[in-house]
Amino acid sequence: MHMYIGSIDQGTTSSRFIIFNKGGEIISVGQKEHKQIYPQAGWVEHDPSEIWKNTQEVIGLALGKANLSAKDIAAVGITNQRETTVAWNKHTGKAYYNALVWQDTRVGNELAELAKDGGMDRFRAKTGLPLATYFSGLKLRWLLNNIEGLREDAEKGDSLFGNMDTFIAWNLTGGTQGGIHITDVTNASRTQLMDLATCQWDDEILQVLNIPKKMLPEIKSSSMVYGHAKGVLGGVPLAGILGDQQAALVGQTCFNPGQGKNTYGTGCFLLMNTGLKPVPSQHGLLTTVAYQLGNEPVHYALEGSVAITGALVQWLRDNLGIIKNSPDIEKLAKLVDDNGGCYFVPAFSGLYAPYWKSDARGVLVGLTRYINKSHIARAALEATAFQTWEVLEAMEKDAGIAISSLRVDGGMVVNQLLMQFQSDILGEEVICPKIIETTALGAAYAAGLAVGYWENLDDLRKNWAIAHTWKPSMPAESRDQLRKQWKKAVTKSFDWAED
Ligand SMILES: Nc1ncnc2c1ncn2[C@@H]1O[C@H](COP(=O)(O)OP(=O)(O)O)[C@@H](O)[C@H]1O
Ligand SMILES: O=P(O)(O)OC[C@H](O)CO
Repeated sequence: MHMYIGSIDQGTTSSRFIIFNKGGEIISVGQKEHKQIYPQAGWVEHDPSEIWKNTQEVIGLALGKANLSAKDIAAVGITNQRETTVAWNKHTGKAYYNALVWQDTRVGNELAELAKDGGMDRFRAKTGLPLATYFSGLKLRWLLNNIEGLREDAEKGDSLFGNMDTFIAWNLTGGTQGGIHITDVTNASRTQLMDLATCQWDDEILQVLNIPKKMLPEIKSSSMVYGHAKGVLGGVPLAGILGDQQAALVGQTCFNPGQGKNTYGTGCFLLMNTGLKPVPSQHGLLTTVAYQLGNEPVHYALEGSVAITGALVQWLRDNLGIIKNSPDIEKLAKLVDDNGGCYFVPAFSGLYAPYWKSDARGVLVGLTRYINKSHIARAALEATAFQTWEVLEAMEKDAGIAISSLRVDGGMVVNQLLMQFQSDILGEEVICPKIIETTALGAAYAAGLAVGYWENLDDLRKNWAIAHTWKPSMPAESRDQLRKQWKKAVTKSFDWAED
């Protein structure tokens, strides 16, 4: 009998269940999108019950397609959109409110108040993160302060907090019937409530934010047997949990310090393994946990997070209707040879790395009567590449090394125009592996290592192979001019949102 590893990938736009074999190849996929809820400008929510329903559906779908059942699955891993925050009642399993998505900016007004004592880097030494709307701690504080009954229940120990990994793990292992309340150290590092050095919840920050410790999950390694699934995966060990960007780092087998990857999805996230010590950033990056495998020491990473990349393609599709499907953007952009002088800075959720400006908002600059929708499509794709260049530059300065090539993955890397432009604007090679579902693969690796399906990291390294390399071909002069104009365009997005 062949055994496989299952991976639940709970992303910003969809939930997937992917089944892998020992070679890291995909055997079967189930996928379903969920609703994006925008109650007002800057607010982004998901319905947690819809996500759990979809998760169960996609598990059944992938198993059914391959004619497999729980007994064929050696272990299951979870990977997830990070920071997205949900609070639910442990007796009923019902959420008190929708999940607040990582891109949600509703806590923007609270940053200045918190920064009065210690500035925007008030919690950075301990957590590796600046004050921003992005992380879970402030989102949870908003829920506790605004949703009736939640704080009282939290103080009684009746309500539970989690990111999507915790919510899925609790439901998968039985929910109200004995579900386990856990998170892994990578997800915990994104709450701004965890001390990076001890990998424990930080009492001082909890006190400042007035968050009851009782509602927080237990922090665990990223790869170990946490418990067993109930339902359609009944009896399968839940053995790996990783935030999705850290999972991609593992899926790309970046186990050596200095190795990194960039994942192009809703946003873009460039992570570089920095080894066993957290490296503080001087250039607007985040210090975060990369992974912990079993009882081995925690590995750390530097991260450049960009909030809006693929989401801008979705916006052109859903809000402007200038394309019908996301892949159509490439055809539209190819109708012109260049951006015609037009630059699109998609600061829809403020600007993340390396700027961390919550009050920035999106701008489209350089418009003339010459500009048409193809130029705008091109500018939208170029924005992804420019933003990546800026975080890569910051990464090189922080890490003190020159990066000679970039490993890439995620939904946008099928876009040839984007990848060639990326290579041109970086002046470096861009390398895509055969399996671009590296996020799900990383969680599968974590789960498979915990149950001995894969023995060691060399087993995983053997699975990594190059599918495509893009080489830079743009003259340096053109590159410099484009970079200069982009930097100027970015400044036009600053200081726009008002309280
Ligand atoms: N051919 C394409 N060109 C550009 N963007 C694309 C293309 N195909 C998908 N996308 C974008 O990629 C994103 C989906 O990638 P995925 O890795 O599944 O994202 P996530 O994990 O964030 O949900 C969407 O934002 C979509 O608009
Ligand atoms: O779901 P993705 O791939 O958009 O990833 C979201 C990130 O984890 C947010 O930090």
